[in-house]
Amino acid sequence: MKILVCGGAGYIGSHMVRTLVANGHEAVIFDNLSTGHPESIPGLPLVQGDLLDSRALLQAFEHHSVDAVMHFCARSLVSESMSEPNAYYQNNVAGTLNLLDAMRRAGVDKLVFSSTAAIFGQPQSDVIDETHPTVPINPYGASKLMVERMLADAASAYGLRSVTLRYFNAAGADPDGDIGESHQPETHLIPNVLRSVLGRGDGLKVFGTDYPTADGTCVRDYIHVNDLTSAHLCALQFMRAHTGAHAFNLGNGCGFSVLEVIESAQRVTGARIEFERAPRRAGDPAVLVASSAKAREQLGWEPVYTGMDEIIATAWRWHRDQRY
Ligand SMILES: NC(=O)c1ccc[n+]([C@@H]2O[C@H](COP(=O)([O-])OP(=O)(O)OC[C@H]3O[C@@H](n4cnc5c(N)ncnc54)[C@H](O)[C@@H]3O)[C@@H](O)[C@H]2O)c1
Ligand SMILES: O=c1ccn([C@@H]2O[C@H](COP(=O)(O)OP(=O)(O)O[C@H]3O[C@H](CO)[C@@H](O)[C@H](O)[C@H]3O)[C@@H](O)[C@H]2O)c(=O)[nH]1
Repeated sequence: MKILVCGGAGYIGSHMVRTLVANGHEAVIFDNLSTGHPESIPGLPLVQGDLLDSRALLQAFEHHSVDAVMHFCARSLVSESMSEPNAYYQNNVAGTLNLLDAMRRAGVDKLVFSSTAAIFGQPQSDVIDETHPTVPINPYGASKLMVERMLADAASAYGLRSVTLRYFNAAGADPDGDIGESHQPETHLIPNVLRSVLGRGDGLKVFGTDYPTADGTCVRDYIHVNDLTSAHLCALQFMRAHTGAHAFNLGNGCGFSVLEVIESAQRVTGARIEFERAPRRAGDPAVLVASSAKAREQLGWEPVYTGMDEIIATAWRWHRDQRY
């Protein structure tokens, strides 16, 4: 298949492009490079454009006859969304609306959408499955939930087929070590932990040590980026046989606290990692752990990277020799 990968120069999108090509598909990347890196998609077709620019989108569909779209574009920082909500609704909601319009005009009827655990808000159960109430506590999560609603409406009104994949915490890098996670500024835990080992950044901070968890720090479900991309391949297959809008939670089903992540990074790097205890970060729920039983059963998806050390080892390989 030929796939338009919106946000394909970003962290997860660039891994997706690699997986598509490795599996015999063709990828065209649409990206405004606001947080993406052209170095992560060398030699591949890149349309540099913005989802908010309807004309650029329409042209992309005119020039490239694609079978489906994968949509990774977003502003995606929880704390930034608390201080700049309008920017989040504009990019994530209005931008996606433009994309849906352009797809409709071009007659492309299959979409895989990147959603997030942040749509659920404060967890009301130990593990979060698809029946969990969706009550986001930050504008980032709210913007993604709005898109999920738009996709359900587009399915009934226009026959759009979609699979929404709600990632928990994406982590790790391709084992080859030549693409990986690189955000500026970097706010994510694992890159910050590894950067601190390399003496980069302003020193590692642990945000919140008074959460109602075993060691007082936030617990998250870290899922390897290549396990996310394999789920997208399953989603493409799924849409061949299923109409409608479908949503799946993607995680390992296992929570790790911030301190456990630091301990794992110490084992992998062999370094002693110093950190400062800092106040809680706005918008962070205490615990987010996924049940991915539905994805396993209905998509036939099986994550390969289940251990934290194994995931961090792939990220470490990238960070030691970071190329962009
Ligand atoms: N990283 C995570 O842990 C995580 C977890 C849950 C969900 N997600 C979602 O997965 C997706 C990818 O996340 P990521 O970590 O790879 O982010 P990223 O910032 O690395 O990638 C996003 C890409 O989209 C591009 N982009 C953003 N807005 C655009 C626009 N208006 N027009 C064109 N291009 C645009 C950026 O330049 C970038 O290349 C996002 O939708 C994010 O919300 C990420
Ligand atoms: O330098 C740091 C960075 C993070 N944290 C903590 O580590 C945990 C994980 O934070 P981070 O890596 O920033 O991820 P999240 O804020 O959990 O958000 C990620 O995971 C969400 C789903 O769970 C996605 O929606 C988001 O897009 C994605 O960024 C949180 O408790 C943070 O407070 C620190 O203590 N120090």
